[in-house]
Amino acid sequence: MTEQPDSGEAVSAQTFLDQPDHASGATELARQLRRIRGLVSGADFEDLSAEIELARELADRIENAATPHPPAQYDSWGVPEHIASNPVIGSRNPAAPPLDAVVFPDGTVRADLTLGVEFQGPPGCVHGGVVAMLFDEMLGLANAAAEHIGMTVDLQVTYSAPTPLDTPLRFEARQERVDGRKLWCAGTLHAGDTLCASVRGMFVTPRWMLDGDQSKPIEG
Ligand SMILES: CCCCCCCC/C=C\CCCCCCCC(=O)SCCNC(=O)CCNC(=O)[C@H](O)C(C)(C)COP(=O)(O)OP(=O)(O)OC[C@H]1O[C@@H](n2cnc3c(N)ncnc32)[C@H](O)[C@@H]1OP(=O)(O)O
Repeated sequence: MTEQPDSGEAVSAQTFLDQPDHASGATELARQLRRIRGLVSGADFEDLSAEIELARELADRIENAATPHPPAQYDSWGVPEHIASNPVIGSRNPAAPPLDAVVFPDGTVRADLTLGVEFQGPPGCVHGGVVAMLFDEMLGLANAAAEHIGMTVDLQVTYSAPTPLDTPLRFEARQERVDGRKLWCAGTLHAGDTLCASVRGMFVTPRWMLDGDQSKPIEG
């Protein structure tokens, strides 16, 4: 349970898109690979030749053990296997931060996270493209929370202050307006009290999705 700021009273938040660890251990493997990701991109080493051998052997072993599956089809959008590979929230994607979101009863989606050096753009700061990517996902989640989902057609990010690395960040997003298949959302990114960036996005529900169950992702 999380308290929503600015509301003046405690409001309970639900975990959004809960992703239980995969029975195979793939989720834990992704966590360990994220540790390596940060270390390799943000540290100096004397000699890594032994570790390279180890990593090559690990990659070979995983390749031999893997049964690759093709990318998801549109009709499986939002199922756990699809979400697992997502580059922003995918619990089994080592490239994902990952972003864990909660949703409040008013439909606000929030994610608290800290981004390390592997997400660096300007010195000491988060890359602006990474901020845009996280915003896109947050707005998509806000649409899912509102049970009107769509694909991004327009995303406008305003960067107001540098977004610091290694600092707790808070993303918030909500769906603001719906007009037929057109959806509008907005979001903010804060580091403490500093507004680092804000976003406005427009989404369109594809025609083929109109008769589908748009609440499915919430159960995901
Ligand atoms: C799909 C649901 C997803 C949700 C799943 C939730 C699961 C939860 C799990 C995990 C969270 C996921 C979170 C995802 C977040 C990531 C999102 C992305 O990265 S999306 C990839 C990037 N975006 C594209 O690739 C779109 C490419 N565009 C298209 O494919 C088409 O444009 C499409 C299907 C979106 C719309 O095409 P048409 O043919 O159905 O519709 P037309 O008639 O062209 O437009 C409808 C109305 O929208 C306006 N419109 C379209 N584009 C516009 C634009 N750029 N600006 C302003 N208006 C636009 C048009 O003028 C029209 O308006 P008038 O009805 O005439 O009033």
